[in-house]
Amino acid sequence: MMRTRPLKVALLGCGVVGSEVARIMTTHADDLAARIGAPVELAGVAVRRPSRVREGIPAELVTTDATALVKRGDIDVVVEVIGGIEPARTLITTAFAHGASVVSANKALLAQDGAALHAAAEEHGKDLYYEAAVAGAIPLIRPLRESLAGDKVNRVLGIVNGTTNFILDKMDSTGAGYQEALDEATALGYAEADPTADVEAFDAAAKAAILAGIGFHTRVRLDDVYREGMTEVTAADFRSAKEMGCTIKLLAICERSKDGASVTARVHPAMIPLTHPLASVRGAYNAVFVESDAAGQLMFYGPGAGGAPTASAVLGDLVAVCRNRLNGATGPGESAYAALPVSPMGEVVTRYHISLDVADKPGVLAQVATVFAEHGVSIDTVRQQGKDGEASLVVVTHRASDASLSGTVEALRKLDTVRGVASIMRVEGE
Ligand SMILES: NC(=O)C1=CN([C@@H]2O[C@H](COP(=O)(O)OP(=O)(O)OC[C@H]3O[C@@H](n4cnc5c(N)ncnc54)[C@H](O)[C@@H]3O)[C@@H](O)[C@H]2O)C=CC1
Ligand SMILES: N[C@@H](CC=O)C(=O)O
Ligand code: NA
Repeated sequence: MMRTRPLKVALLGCGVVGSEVARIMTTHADDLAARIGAPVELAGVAVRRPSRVREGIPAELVTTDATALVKRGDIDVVVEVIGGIEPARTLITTAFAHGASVVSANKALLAQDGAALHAAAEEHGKDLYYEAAVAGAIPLIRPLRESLAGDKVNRVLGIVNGTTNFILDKMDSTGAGYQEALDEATALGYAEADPTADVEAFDAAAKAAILAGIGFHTRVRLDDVYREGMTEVTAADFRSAKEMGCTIKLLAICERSKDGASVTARVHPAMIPLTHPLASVRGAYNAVFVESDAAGQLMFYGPGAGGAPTASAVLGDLVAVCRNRLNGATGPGESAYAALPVSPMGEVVTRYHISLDVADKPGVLAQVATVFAEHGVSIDTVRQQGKDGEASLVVVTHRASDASLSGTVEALRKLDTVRGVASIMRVEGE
């Protein structure tokens, strides 16, 4: 039976995502009410620039005082789509203290302070949902937290940042320049307010922390995630990748160790074979593989960024939280009981593609090969191209630890015959 008293929603932030949340709440109001069992009312919208015209949002709902809005006491659900650490963090904890549950898309905040936010939600008996925080529209948090709660997740690997996938795709398929592609991604509403978060992979690292935390029932914070951005990926890297039958993607990889006693989480550009399903993920789409004991390999694919896709995930959470509210219940909170240690990057084992500028003279190849052997890094293939006394040497290794590879590169740099290390890229997905 439909309850007549509406559930009241406070929207914090009305930018790319917030404006789409408001639009869907208005246009789908009847369906949402039917699915929840009570009408949902937009009770207030906190913004920074009140003079901006916001189609479909009555002016009397707009306020610049987000704190007063979350303190009202009659708000059932606060939807936080402001982004950043503060004031979002204080607004969320204030909302819990004043009786509201929270839906957020804020991966930066969750990766930094997720534990404290979950604790605050639990203390006040409220929900904290954040499906939109990882991989936009793709249902991933809920499947990991609920559908796979009976299985053992061993690996989560995928593309979790739409902006950088858009840029890399453009660079690869059209030869577009980095800045041109980034400007387009920003105009399309994919990039973070400060796109450094995207291109330097802070955003992907935050998402990796959240996925590892939920997947491995272990607290993983942003600082635990090894991070390399994609600003140094060049057209030459794409050419090298093509020669190997690969392309380049920014990947997030979270793994349980073989003995199950620890986990690792990392984000970095990597070469992947063109035959791998991740190679054909285009534009701002994301795709994530989850590997678990019983289920085997699952793939989640869809739009990873943009106003409407992200709002879809926010609305899904809003419906779930409203249903919980009507039932006097809460959904699952944080599960960090396994408390596994997060191992350093040095322990990660993978393959590497290394491009060296060397002197083109007899014995160089043998010298280089000796350095690899001395560090226990086995070479799979070597390709040499010489020109005017200089040469480029491309080495692809078998699987080796990151620590061994770093030691190898350090020693290579000290060789007189090695003029420079042009690029080092991990090779994944084989
Ligand atoms: N745009 C996207 O594709 C996705 C965004 N997200 C996350 O959603 C959140 C929002 O992102 P966007 O909508 O893209 O950003 P945005 O920058 O377009 O919107 C944020 C809005 O919040 C407003 N704001 C800032 N401080 C405020 C305050 N103190 N009170 C009221 N309003 C304030 C800003 O003026 C802006 O309009 C972020 O956490 C972002 O990481 C998550 C998934 C995808
Ligand atoms: N800036 C992010 C937005 C979604 O999380 C991205 O590009 O993926
Ligand atoms: Na999602």
